Amino acid sequence: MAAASESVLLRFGNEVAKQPTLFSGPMKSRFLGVPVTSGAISWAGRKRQVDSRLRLAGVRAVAEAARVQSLSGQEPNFGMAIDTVAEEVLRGEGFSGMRKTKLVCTIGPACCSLLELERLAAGGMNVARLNMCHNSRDWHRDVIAKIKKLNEQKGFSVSVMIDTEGSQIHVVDHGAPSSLKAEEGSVWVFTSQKFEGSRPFTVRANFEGFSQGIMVGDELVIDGGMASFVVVEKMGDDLRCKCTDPGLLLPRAKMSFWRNGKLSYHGLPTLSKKDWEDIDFGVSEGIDFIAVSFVSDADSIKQLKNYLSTSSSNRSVKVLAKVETLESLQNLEEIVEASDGIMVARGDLGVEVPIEQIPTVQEEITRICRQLNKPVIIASQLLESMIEYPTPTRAEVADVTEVVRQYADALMLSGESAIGSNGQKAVSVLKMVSSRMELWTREEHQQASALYSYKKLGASLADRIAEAICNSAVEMANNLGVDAIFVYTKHGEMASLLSRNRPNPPIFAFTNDRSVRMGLNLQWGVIPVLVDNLSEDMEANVLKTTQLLKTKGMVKRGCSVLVVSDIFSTSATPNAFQSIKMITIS
Ligand SMILES: Nc1ncnc2c1ncn2[C@@H]1O[C@H](COP(=O)(O)OP(=O)(O)OP(=O)(O)O)[C@@H](O)[C@H]1O
Ligand SMILES: CC(=O)C(=O)O
Repeated sequence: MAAASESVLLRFGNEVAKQPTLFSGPMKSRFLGVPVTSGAISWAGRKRQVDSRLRLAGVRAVAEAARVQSLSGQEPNFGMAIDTVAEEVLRGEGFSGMRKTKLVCTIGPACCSLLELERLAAGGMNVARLNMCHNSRDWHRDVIAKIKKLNEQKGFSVSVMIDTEGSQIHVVDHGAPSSLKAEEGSVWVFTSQKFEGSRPFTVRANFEGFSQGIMVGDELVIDGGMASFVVVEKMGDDLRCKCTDPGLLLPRAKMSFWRNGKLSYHGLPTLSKKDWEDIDFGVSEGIDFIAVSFVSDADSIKQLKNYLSTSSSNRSVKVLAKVETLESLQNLEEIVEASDGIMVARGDLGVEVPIEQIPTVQEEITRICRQLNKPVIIASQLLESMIEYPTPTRAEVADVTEVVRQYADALMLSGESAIGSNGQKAVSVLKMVSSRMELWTREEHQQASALYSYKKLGASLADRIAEAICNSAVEMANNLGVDAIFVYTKHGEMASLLSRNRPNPPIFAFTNDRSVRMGLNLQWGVIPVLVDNLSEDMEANVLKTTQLLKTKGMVKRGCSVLVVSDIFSTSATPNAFQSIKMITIS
């Protein structure tokens, strides 16, 4: 078959079967009936198109709302399911229009109706986060059902994440419906006792043993520095504290105790009884991710993964560790290794880590996650002002830009989508800002830095063959200026390894496993595509998928595609075939 002249087939076992390579001579053939010609399209050729797209972009929630309407009533896909938003972008703008950075939105009262959820999905939400701290299980069940309905009926591919409440000492009542000022020198009682109504200068904590081990002279810090107190007296389990640094007490404000500049640990388990019940609930509702709060070491993650893997229906749920404590920073590498991904929970992290250190800590976590090939979400206060205002501050835009420059996999909205009045606009801003930065890094220094970074990344993972193939594939894809990378993958591993190299072109990951598809939704630059069946015959897979994409108007003449596969042959030879192939669609 002529197409073989365009492939590098790599067989790992006793021998390496060398085929005529990609670079040997003119390429013009038919690939199992699909006309295939040679010739890569340069990146620069698409610049004008993308530029005009970005010029047209903006804060346009109204336009998104109109798009929701037009997406309604679309015919279901047969044979292949690709997210309806990705499909639209492909038809309209081609491969270069695909956004790489993923978007996570926290769902709350402001966006829990079917229409609001549909607008967020149409706007580009890849993962919906449900924080189990808030609201009832019935409320969460209803939201999950709505998201699943939208996926099924409107062709979206939005994954669902639950976020455990975890064990943390916080305020449950401070005697006011909203914030209350603590003046310097004022004396307050902190208690866990329940009482009717509210008492002046009395704050109720959520946890009975909150004062265990606390001594007179210890410092009580509210919300990482919003206000500070010194413990002046212990009265049974209650603490009498004097305000040393005036500030605001907010509902659910976090409380941390310090002695001689060191944090006192409360010793509560990472996963409480309620968390385990929420996990069982989430799994039974078919969620895709569990984000575990207040992880201190790898043990709780291992315990949860073990629990999920021993229960037959739960194998596919991915476990993310939230990095939000000093302890988690001390055990960072083992936590990243043990988990399926990380959330940098900057809100709570800022309670234990001085805020001026958060930017460097964030960059380091992002680097380690990429090194160890785990997706990383950057969360909290990305566009905080948009909870109230329709436009972001310049500083917020700079923060989001920096996250994208650091190549984090995903950006997360919290209150902006959950309780804010501008949730869709906030999604549009994230989309616009990330598209701009992605374009800039590609244009200005991607070639050099990608080459540099993949060499730095190299040889650090367990499957060094797959890692080497993906590193090389991305180098080829960037050097040849291909329009897309197609990867055929049963478990998502190769898609993830390709993503780790942050290639210029988007990665289309074809899989026949629904949970792999939903799990890849967090991975930078990966567009997961569910196909009916992946055969061991790679040429048949390529033919089937490219034909379907062509029929649906999603690929155009002249598109050059680098094809990578990790489909293992079970017959004839025990050796695995992993391949890189170049095709051009005509
Ligand atoms: N399901 C919900 N129901 C009601 N309010 C919610 C819900 N989810 C979020 N919120 C509101 O949105 C705000 C932001 O939510 P988010 O979960 O991101 O932050 P959080 O409450 O500080 O918790 P965490 O520290 O775990 O992130 C919350 O303070 C809460 O007021
Ligand atoms: C997201 C979260 O839990 C935090 O930032 O604390």
